[in-house]
Amino acid sequence: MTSPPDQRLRIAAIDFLNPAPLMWDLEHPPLAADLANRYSIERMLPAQCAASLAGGSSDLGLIPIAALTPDLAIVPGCTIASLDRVRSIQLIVRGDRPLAEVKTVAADTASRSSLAYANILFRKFFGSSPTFVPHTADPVAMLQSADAALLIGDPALLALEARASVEAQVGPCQWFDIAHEWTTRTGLPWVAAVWAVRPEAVTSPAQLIDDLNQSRVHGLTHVEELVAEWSPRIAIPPSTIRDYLTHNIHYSLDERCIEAIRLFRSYAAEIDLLPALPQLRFI
Ligand SMILES: C=C(O[C@@H]1C=C(C(=O)O)C=C[C@H]1O)C(=O)O
Repeated sequence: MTSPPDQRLRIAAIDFLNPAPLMWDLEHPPLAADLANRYSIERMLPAQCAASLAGGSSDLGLIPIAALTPDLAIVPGCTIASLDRVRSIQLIVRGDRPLAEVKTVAADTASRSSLAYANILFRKFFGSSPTFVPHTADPVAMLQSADAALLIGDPALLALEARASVEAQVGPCQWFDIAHEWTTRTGLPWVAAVWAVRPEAVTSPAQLIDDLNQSRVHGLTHVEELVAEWSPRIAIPPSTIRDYLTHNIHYSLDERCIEAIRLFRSYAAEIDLLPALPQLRFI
C-alpha cells in the first residue's frame, strides 16, 4: 500500500529568535495541529532558506529580500524588518579606522540581505569598496582575519552580550547597527526578509495569507511566553529578548517597508550586486 502524496506546503523557516512571533501558530496550540495538515516546516539559516526555495526543495520560505526573483511571490502582511536599530545586524570594525578605510569584511555566510545592505552602505554612503570574505559566524576569528566583521541573527545578539570578551581578544572595536545606518540615510525602514512562495504551489492564496497573518498577530500577543521559551535557549537577558521582539524587530509589511524593498533592490542593481527587480510580485 502506498501512502497518498504529501500535499502540504513545504516551509523553509529561519532558525533564529527573530521570526519566533511569525511562527507562533505553526508551533503552538491550539492551531499548530491543524496547520500541520497544511504545512511541513524545516528550519535553517536565511541563506539556506533562499537556496531551498530557489532550488525547489521548499514551496514557501521566510527569505532574504536579496533573494527575491521574478518567479517568487511575496505573501502580504509579514516581514522581518526594523524601524531604526535592529540589534542583530552588527558591523564590527576593528580599531578606530574610519569606515572609508575598511578594506576587508569577514561576512557571515548565513546572510544574503545584510551582506547586500553592507555592500550598498559602503559603496554608496561610506565611501569605500571593501572585499567581503565569506566566514562562519565567529566574531573573534572574523576580526583576526579582516578589518571588520558582519554578523547577523543570534550570533550577533550573542556577540553584543560578549562585547567585552570579544574586545579583550581583538582590541577595541566600533559597533555599527546596519539597520540604523540604513534608516538614518534613507528615511525608510530596514527590511530583511519576507514570506515568499512559488505561486504555482498554492491552491488557496487567501488561506495562506490568513494563516501567516493570524500567526503574526497571535505571536505578538504572546511575547511573554516567547521570552520564557527562549530565555533558556539563548544567553541573552529576558529583558533584551522582550525588547528585541517588541521594539527592535518590526513585523508588519506596510507600504513604507515595500518602498524600502524597492529602494534596496534598485541600489543593489545600480552597483551590480543583484539583478534588477523592477516589479515586486505578490500572491
Ligand atoms: C534581523 C535579522 O534579519 C535576518 C537577516 C537576513 C539576511 O541578512 O539575509 C535574512 C533574514 C532575517 O531573519 C537577523 O537575523 O538578525
